Amino acid sequence: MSNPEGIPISFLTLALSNAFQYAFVAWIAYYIAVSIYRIHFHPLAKLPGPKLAALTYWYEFYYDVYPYQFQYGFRIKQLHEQYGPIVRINPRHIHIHDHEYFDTIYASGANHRRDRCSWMHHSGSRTMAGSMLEAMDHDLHKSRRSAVSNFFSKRSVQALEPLVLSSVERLVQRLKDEETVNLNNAFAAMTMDIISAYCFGESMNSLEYPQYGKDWLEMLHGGIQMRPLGRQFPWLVNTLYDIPPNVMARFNADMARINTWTHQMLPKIVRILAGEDEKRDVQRTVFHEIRDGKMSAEEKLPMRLMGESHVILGAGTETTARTLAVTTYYLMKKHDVGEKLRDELKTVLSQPDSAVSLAQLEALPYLSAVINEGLRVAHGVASRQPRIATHEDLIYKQWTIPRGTPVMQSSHLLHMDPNVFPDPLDFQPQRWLDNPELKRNLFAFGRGTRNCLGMNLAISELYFAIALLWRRLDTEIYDTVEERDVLTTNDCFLGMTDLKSEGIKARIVGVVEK
Ligand code: HEM
Repeated sequence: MSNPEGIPISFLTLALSNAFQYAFVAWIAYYIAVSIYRIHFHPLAKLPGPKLAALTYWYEFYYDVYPYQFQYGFRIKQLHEQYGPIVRINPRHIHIHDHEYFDTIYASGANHRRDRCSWMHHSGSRTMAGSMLEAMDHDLHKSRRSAVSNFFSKRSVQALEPLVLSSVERLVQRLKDEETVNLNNAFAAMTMDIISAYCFGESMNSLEYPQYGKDWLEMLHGGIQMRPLGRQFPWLVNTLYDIPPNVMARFNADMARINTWTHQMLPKIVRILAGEDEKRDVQRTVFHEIRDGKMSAEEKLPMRLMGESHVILGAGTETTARTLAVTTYYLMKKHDVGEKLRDELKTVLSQPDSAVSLAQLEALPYLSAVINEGLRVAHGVASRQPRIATHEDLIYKQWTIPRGTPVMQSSHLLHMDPNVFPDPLDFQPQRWLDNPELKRNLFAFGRGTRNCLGMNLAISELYFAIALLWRRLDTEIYDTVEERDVLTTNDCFLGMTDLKSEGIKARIVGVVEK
């Protein structure tokens, strides 16, 4: 038999099968060459670590994606126990576990340019690419961040006190009528309402939803759990982000919600950029700030700003909510800590509903210690945070790490290090008072030029919410298992509990009368 050109089919089949065989052999030869290079000749070849991790990214895949999920952070801890404070954790990445070396990796200043790592962030999705978090390049990040940093400065956040206070008040008011509450959902509603009102001039009003911020949390958790997969298959995850919500809804409800959210935001941003909202007496938002700033026209495109809004709303909701829920859990669990805090709060809140300012609360030593300890054990961002020193080699002990290498530490490892925080699983605010130097080792908000943009806002929310809730309500732990609902057992960039956990719950025992 032959095809229309007269070439016998058997000859074509043979030629094709030969081509596949050659391609397969070439592919194997390529991987053998790459493997030999990675193990023996790569600039990182002499650094300690398992050979398999140096050889292939599938090692990381094995712990983070399949058959395990979100476990590589914990495996890295074991690797440090085996290999020491510096480990090559994949063909390109160096992980260091040494609290003395933080300031070098995360250094700031003109001589210390630091890029982010595109592999870690699987950068490139159309909808996310515009954010400062996705700006891998040092200069690009700097320009994106400085366009909005005033908006999140200490002074701007001070002006925001009435907004934070009214949201906390609304939450406490609603809790007075509840028998039990899911604290993660309740605090997520509060943080989402604050950040959305601040950034868009319009609150999401989640504090009025029957299940508070449950939907937001499910959506954010769904999105964040894609990250390890996105590292291995960026094209897959980035394509998913860009699929229209009605199509996505057939496959994955959380991803569909993320995409819906994206599509709802865009028109709001377009209106602000076009100056259409000026006709109304609107509150100035982060987008007004960018619109009126000095950035290039390209940096002011609506799609870019939408990426920025994704990151700000996402980052501004879950981390603070989890920190608040975990801190409240330990206040309920450790009665001596809870009592001591309430006694101190009475010094500025003589009556449960007395007025108080952030400055007054920040001056309370025990409350500050409770908040530091909450930040330490909640692991808002748990994961490794790579930085690439582009213009200098980094020297760690006898090792030279060539410029261009992603180097990182993980807050989870540091915050659970018994040499730095003895008995690390125990919630002990007193440790911050006994040793004020400890503050240097609090890495919850990161360090350097790319540290948390929303730190001042988060701190304001933490102080007001803990103080008012604890001064006004009596609560007790309800239907919560510490190992399942509180402890960080999954590293999805955000620290996460058992994936089956519904969250931390409390029973509202009563209202504090005086
Ligand atoms: C307890 C609460 C919070 C914690 C523990 C936390 C933690 C962090 C950490 C560790 C980073 C650095 C990530 C990295 O190095 O790759 C970060 C970045 C960021 N955070 Fe937060 N955050 C919190 C609350 C907030 C809030 C309320 C906002 C609201 C605006 C926010 C917005 C951001 C943004 C926009 C970035 C990216 C900064 C940049 O790329 O320059 N965060 N956060």
